[in-house]
Amino acid sequence: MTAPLRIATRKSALALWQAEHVAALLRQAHPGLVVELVPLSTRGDEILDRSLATIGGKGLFLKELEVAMQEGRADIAVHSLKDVPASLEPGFALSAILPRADAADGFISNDYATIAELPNGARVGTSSLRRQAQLRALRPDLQLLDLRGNVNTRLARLDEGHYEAIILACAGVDRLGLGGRVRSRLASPDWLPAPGQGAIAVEIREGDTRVAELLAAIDDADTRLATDAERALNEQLGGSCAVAIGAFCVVAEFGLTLHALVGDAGSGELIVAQADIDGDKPVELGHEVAAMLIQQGAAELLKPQR
Ligand SMILES: NCc1[nH]cc(CCC(=O)O)c1CC(=O)O
Repeated sequence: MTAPLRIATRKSALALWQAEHVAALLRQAHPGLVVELVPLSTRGDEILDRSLATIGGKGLFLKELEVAMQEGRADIAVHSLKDVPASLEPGFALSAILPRADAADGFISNDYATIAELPNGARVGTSSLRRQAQLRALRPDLQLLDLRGNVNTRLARLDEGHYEAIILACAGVDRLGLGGRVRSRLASPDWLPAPGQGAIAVEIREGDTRVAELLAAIDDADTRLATDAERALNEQLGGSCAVAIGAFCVVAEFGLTLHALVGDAGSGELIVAQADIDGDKPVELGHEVAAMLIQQGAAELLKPQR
């Protein structure tokens, strides 16, 4: 009889779903293992009045979960990979990356089926600079308005009539059983998600070999390759919530294809690049595509505004 494995998680419906999902996969992989959730509140959940882009502060959603692991109140933490900063705090490591759900952003509206259908000057809710830049590029006429909070809060704000449409990650909406609300899935490479979007990551204390061995059973090699490429690109470009970076990597028989963009939320300017690489060299690919973007002038758009 081994000690129970305790999972630190945020308390939003999506975070709890993801932590339960990891718990179920671990119980299935290791019959007899006792897995428990430790739900915690994070700063990222408490600050709802300002956009994350203006607060800055990497790892806003991670800190309290890491403290719980440090103090021995939890053994692992479950995150949406796209909320995990490029470099973790010392003493922590990403152990498992789970198979990816739909990585795309979704267009959600009660009245319109596509971005193209929106009337002139329509109000679209999203605080993501990446989403704003891509919307501006397609439709300079739209009014882009702030929208924060968890998935259910954002859908409720749409339903209250504050916007004609909102953009959310399909993965989150799908996991909550609300996939029917997505009117169009914004497919790559025409529209790019955030690096790591749609993947769930499990963080551990560095060097915790008992826990790392348990997690090896639920790691997905292809998702890890794709997200390693996206995260290497993001890190090379100094990515954060304060700049608009999109990336999506396709894993195929021959190797990897990475699509990426750097945008400007104000003007809708987009700089795009893509490249392929043989075999499993995701970090090299991420660095190559980052260099192509810089070559085309991306550095100018990557200076944080204000
Ligand atoms: N920014 C918050 C966040 N972090 C992860 C997801 C969705 C789940 C995922 O991408 O894996 C969301 C909501 C959203 O962007 O719509």
